[in-house]
Amino acid sequence: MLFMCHQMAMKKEAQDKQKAEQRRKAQSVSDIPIIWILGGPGCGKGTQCAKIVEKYGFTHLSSGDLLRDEVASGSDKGRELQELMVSGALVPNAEVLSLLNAAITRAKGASKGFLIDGYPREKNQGIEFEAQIAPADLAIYFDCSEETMLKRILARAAAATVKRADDNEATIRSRLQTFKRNTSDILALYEEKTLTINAERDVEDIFMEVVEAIDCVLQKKERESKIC
Ligand SMILES: Nc1ncnc2c1ncn2[C@@H]1O[C@H](COP(=O)(O)OP(=O)(O)O)[C@@H](O)[C@H]1O
Repeated sequence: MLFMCHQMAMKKEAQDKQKAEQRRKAQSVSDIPIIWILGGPGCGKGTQCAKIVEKYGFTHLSSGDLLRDEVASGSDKGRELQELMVSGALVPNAEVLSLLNAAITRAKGASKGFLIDGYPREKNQGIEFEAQIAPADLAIYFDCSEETMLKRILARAAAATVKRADDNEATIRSRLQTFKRNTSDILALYEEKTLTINAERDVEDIFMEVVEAIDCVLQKKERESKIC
């Protein structure tokens, strides 16, 4: 008798697990907010992302961090990526998008929203993301002068205990060039859903604008879920 009860309990547990997994798979990524975080190196994206995660519990995915993890894994692909990253160039989108896609798929069942930090870095990245994953609800662009970005990033590099391979002046200048070359196209294509924020102000003042925009997205999502 005891054995049968135990078997039934095990079967129920397995069924519950299977149902939860089915629910997780059925949840579409577009049901939760997707926010792109745009801005050059040193514009303060990292600081604002940390504050957003703290307030909203969103999943923060930084394309740069995902790429650095791949490099740290020591794979052959990682070595190829490292070469491009050290030169300040962009790595092929197929690599970045597949890392992002895998991370989103892993997290989506339990996620309240996604902050996609450092992506898109060129127009086509945005187009491919929306075609393969889901439309972004909002893009926040942290606008900062090149001079300020360079100053901030050199100061950060000088203070860091663990040095990034691409935090030397030559690579930083090249990263800034890459950024400058591509950003106006992204901003033009996604003008309607982009909020541009002056990022050369106090962290809390910037965050107030960020919160206003995210609250708006959350309200819109809530309304859409009621209609569906
Ligand atoms: N979306 C992306 N597409 C292509 N390459 C990327 C992308 N995101 C990051 N990278 C690569 O990783 C490097 C570091 O990115 P990141 O950590 O975001 O630094 P930063 O914004 O400070 O330049 C970039 O210079 C680039 O080589």
